[in-house]
Formats: sequence, C-alpha cells, structure tokens
Amino acid sequence: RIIVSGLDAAGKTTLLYQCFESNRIVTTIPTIGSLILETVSHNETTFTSFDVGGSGSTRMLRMLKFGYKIFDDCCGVIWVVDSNDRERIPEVKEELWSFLNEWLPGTAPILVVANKQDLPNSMSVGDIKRELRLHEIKGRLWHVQGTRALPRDGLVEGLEWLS
Ligand SMILES: Nc1nc2c(ncn2[C@@H]2O[C@H](COP(=O)(O)OP(=O)(O)OP(=O)(O)O)[C@@H](O)[C@H]2O)c(=O)[nH]1
Ligand SMILES: [Mg+2]
Repeated sequence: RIIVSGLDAAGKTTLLYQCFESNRIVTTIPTIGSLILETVSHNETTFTSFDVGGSGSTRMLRMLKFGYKIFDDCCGVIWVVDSNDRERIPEVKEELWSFLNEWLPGTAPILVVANKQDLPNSMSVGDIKRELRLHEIKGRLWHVQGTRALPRDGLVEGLEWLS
C-alpha cells in the first residue's frame, strides 16, 4: 500500500488519476468534510489518498479512527505539495513532520511531490527541500520530484524512484 497525502488542494486526486489514465484531464471535487479516502489499485499496489488539511481536531479524529489500519501495511508515501502556495508552506512542514513522527512507523520511503511546477510563482524543488527541512529526515529514504499534474509531467520519474 502506498499512502498519498498532503494538504487539501495540493493535487492528490489529480495525481492519482493521472498516474493511471494517460492524457485524461480529471475534474476533481474537494474532499472537504469526508473522512477519507480515495483508493486506486494498480497491479499489486493500492494507492490510498487522504488529505491532512482542515481544522486540527477533524484531522486528528480522522487519523485516530483510521490511522492504524491504513498505516500498518504502508510501504511508501507520496506527499503532495502545492509548490505555488507559499503561504501554506509552514503548515505543510508542520503536517509532514507530525505525520512522519507520530503516524508513520518504520522506514517507509517518502516521495515528496513538488506539484504545480507549471505555475510561474511556484517554489523550486530546492526551495521545497529547504523549507520542509527534508535533510533532517532520519531512517528513511526521501526524494523530491517536481511535477505538473496538469499536464502530467514528472509523475513517472517520481514513481520510478519510489518503486
Ligand atoms: N496549475 C496546476 N493545477 C493543478 C495541478 N495539479 C492539480 N491542480 C489543480 O489543483 C486543484 C486541486 O487539485 P485536487 O487534485 O483536487 O487536489 P486534492 O489534493 O485532491 O484536494 P482535496 O481533495 O481537497 O484534498 C484542482 O483545481 C486541480 O485542477 C498542477 O500540476 N498544476
Ligand atoms: Mg482530492
């Protein structure tokens, strides 16, 4: 199982469907209010997506209720970041680190997807590495891949790294 997470509107749904249905523009609706999840299965791999945005209490309830089952058999994480949303990067950092420290046991590798690279004001891969302090990750492999889910670009490279 691969967990796909990140703040709301980062591009998780778009990315999930773009991975498997080439050249199709996916119309997404925000997952606000729903507890979890979107699941896409491909060969032997299940991609389970949920967002960690929203209010703190909702987020925590969601994690508590579903956390263990989801995380138990997780062998990799895709963390999607809206590279264009500079204002929320501190929130991304906080959520990512609490996710790594509190919720994700073991040594599962993490692919950080620096999405929305097509937008002119987006942060670079280097910016994202620095802002999220990824070099402080201990005991698991990590990698940052710049992507444009619309049109898709970089996704295959990212998945190759993860596999
Ligand atoms: N410009 C641009 N827009 C993107 C890209 N990827 C996704 N989007 C847009 O960003 C918005 C949010 O994308 P979603 O895939 O719904 O994001 P999500 O992470 O699933 O959001 P929630 O379901 O609310 O958690 C949509 O309007 C997408 O069309 C990208 O690479 N570039
Ligand atoms: Mg979504």
